[in-house]
Amino acid sequence: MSFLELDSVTKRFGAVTALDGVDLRVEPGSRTAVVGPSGSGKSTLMRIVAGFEAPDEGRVRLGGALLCDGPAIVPPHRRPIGLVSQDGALFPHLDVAENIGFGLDRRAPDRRTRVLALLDMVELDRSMLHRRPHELSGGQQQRVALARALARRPKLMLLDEPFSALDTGLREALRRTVAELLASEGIAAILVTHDQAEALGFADQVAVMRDGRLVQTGAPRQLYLQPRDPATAAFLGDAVLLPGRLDGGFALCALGRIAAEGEGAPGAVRLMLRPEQLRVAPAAEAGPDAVRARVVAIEFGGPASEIRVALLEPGAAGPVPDIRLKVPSAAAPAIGDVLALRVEGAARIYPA
Ligand SMILES: Nc1ncnc2c1ncn2[C@@H]1O[C@H](COP(=O)(O)OP(=O)(O)OP(=O)(O)O)[C@@H](O)[C@H]1O
Repeated sequence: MSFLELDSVTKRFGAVTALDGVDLRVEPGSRTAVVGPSGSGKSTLMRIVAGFEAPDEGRVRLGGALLCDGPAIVPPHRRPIGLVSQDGALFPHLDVAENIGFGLDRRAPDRRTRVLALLDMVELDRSMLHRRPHELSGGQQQRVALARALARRPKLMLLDEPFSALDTGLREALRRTVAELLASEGIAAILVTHDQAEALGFADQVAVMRDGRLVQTGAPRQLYLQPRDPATAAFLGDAVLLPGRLDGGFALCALGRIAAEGEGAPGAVRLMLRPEQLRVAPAAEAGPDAVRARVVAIEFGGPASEIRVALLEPGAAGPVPDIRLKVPSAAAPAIGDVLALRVEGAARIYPA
């Protein structure tokens, strides 16, 4: 039995099926990231786990206790679940100490000690204790929201895009703090995010949603390298998709003969490579059989730049769109340069 179990959870809003038979397992103390296009059902899933919404069908169990059985549900305040949303949703008229202590018993003798401990846990300075939310930065507000959610010692933390309003550096710092805090307290978490890199970096399990269904669930590395279909591949990161032919464990395509992994009958297939599997070298240094491509565009991106190349000999499998790949900016080629391309590792294979 897993810590959190969703079985065949379905939720309809009129003609829209927001969740369609979702099964999900979350292990104790683990971190799950839920990703998917807008409208795929992520928020509905979180609202059902939190108890703000009742499913039409299906069951949710936490630590073996039934939270929902179809429309019959345990109310949110009776669930050992904390929630941090995108805007923190702090009480504007309460100061930091009162916001954090909101869920604690007013008469508890150790209330102040607990508030101070929570403030330390989220790495906020004690001088902030009597500030109101509008006197805090966005990052500080999210730390208070996190401390407030931790106050009631939840067993599961729901993080609904809690970092999305913050700028990149702050976002990464807070994400790391949250991950360490949850691990040290042994609290399981589910994070909803639109940032694929954040999902892959934060979680030990990533769940990809599309049209109300969970299309694939697994370890970040597994999902990134072995996505179940091209749409999932493209959703989780940059992907190079090419037509090809499968022949005895190898795929023949415009980039040559490449080791193949995945399902596909011999014959026409589609191949997926991650751009970092493509290595470039000046064409003059490559052998006569090298696959050559001309640089048609460059986008500077700090340490790495993205280049777009057009193959000079597209091959027999059909036309090939321009390929985008990243190179260190210090060694970036110029537009018009001809490069030799080499593939590292195996291509993922899908039916054509
Ligand atoms: N209260 C509601 N009433 C009617 N339809 C709803 C309601 N809540 C959600 N929906 C619909 O259910 C579907 C799933 O919505 P949901 O908010 O769960 O998606 P999401 O993946 O969280 O999207 P986003 O990434 O844009 O936040 C959408 O088609 C949405 O319009």
